Amino acid sequence: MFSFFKKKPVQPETASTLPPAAAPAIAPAAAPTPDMPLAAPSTSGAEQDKPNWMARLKAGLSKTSANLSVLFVGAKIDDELYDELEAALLMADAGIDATQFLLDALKRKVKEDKLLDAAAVKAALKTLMIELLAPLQKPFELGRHQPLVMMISGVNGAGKTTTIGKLAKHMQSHGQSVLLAAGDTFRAAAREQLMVWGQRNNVTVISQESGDPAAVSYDAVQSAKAKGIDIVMIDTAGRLPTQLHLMEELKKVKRVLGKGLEGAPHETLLVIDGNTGQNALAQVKAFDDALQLSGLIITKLDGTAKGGVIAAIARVRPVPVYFIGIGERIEDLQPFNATEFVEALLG
Ligand SMILES: Nc1nc2c(ncn2[C@@H]2O[C@H](COP(=O)(O)OP(=O)(O)OP(=O)(O)O)[C@@H](O)[C@H]2O)c(=O)[nH]1
Repeated sequence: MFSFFKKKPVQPETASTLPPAAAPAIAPAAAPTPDMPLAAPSTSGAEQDKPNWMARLKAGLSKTSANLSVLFVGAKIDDELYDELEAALLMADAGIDATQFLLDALKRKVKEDKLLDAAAVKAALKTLMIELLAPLQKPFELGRHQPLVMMISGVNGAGKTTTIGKLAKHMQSHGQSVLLAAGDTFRAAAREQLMVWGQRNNVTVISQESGDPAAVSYDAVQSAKAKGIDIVMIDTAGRLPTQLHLMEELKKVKRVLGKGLEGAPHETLLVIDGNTGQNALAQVKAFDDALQLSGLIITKLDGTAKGGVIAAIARVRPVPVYFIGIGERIEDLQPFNATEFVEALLG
């Protein structure tokens, strides 16, 4: 049974479906303009989207799966097949470690279970991949804290702001009230994008024209506490892990959030662009070292040939993957499910 979020069962119902009211700390909202939507409106529910999602996931991953799925068609179980599998996994950006791990495990299984035909070997590979990716699967639980504070970081253009927009819509449809903090104090356009979107979608956005992203984040949490808001999402400016002063700034945001509310941020998330393959893995390592990530969101898995990077993440730095994105629409962001992912990859 598919569900977008998990709700904490014992939690009393605190969610408000009312749009949050304006507060003094809120910057004046810009007039809605048709440009730069964070996420297109959706009319369909998550449950209805499920069959669609599988088809789209499959289509999205088709470039990654192209070399993998054809391998087994009428193949003989010999060294040539293993060599081709190795090349296909490396080309999918699974990385040396995960590729070797899967190959060794597969060869062992073929021997132990005396597998003789290609279909059985493919099924064995599927099982091994699901086992490898399963530890990354973790439901996102709502209602654990009031407010639940999420800090969202990533390199420029990874899809942070768009993802925040999609998540906010999903959360609202689960009865959660949401407040956003425009922690990107560098780019006025980024701030405005969030403000416009917030106004259009009845989501309060805390913003400051310039200054300290930590201060904006702190204000956002205080405002959410005062108003009984369920979820605070802190958008941060894109940065490269090599920009050490900017990484220090992120650490400060995290520290200051903890001062504003004990235990915050409850989720320290990194958004990575699935198209960037092994580079995304390097980002996971660097941001995790700096911030101790609690989760990942992998965007742009549509049309990429590098979707195998998720196997590399599982082997090298297994930070949970809460959501994956395969397009611009709200329903194109869904919880990561290891079985679904492997099914879409290997068919
Ligand atoms: N195809 C595709 N595009 C996506 C996906 N997620 C986000 N995008 C697009 O990626 C682009 C960058 O997204 P943003 O949300 O602005 O990225 P950002 O990380 O906030 O960027 P900065 O503010 O510059 O750091 C936008 O054009 C999004 O529509 C996805 O899953 N698939």
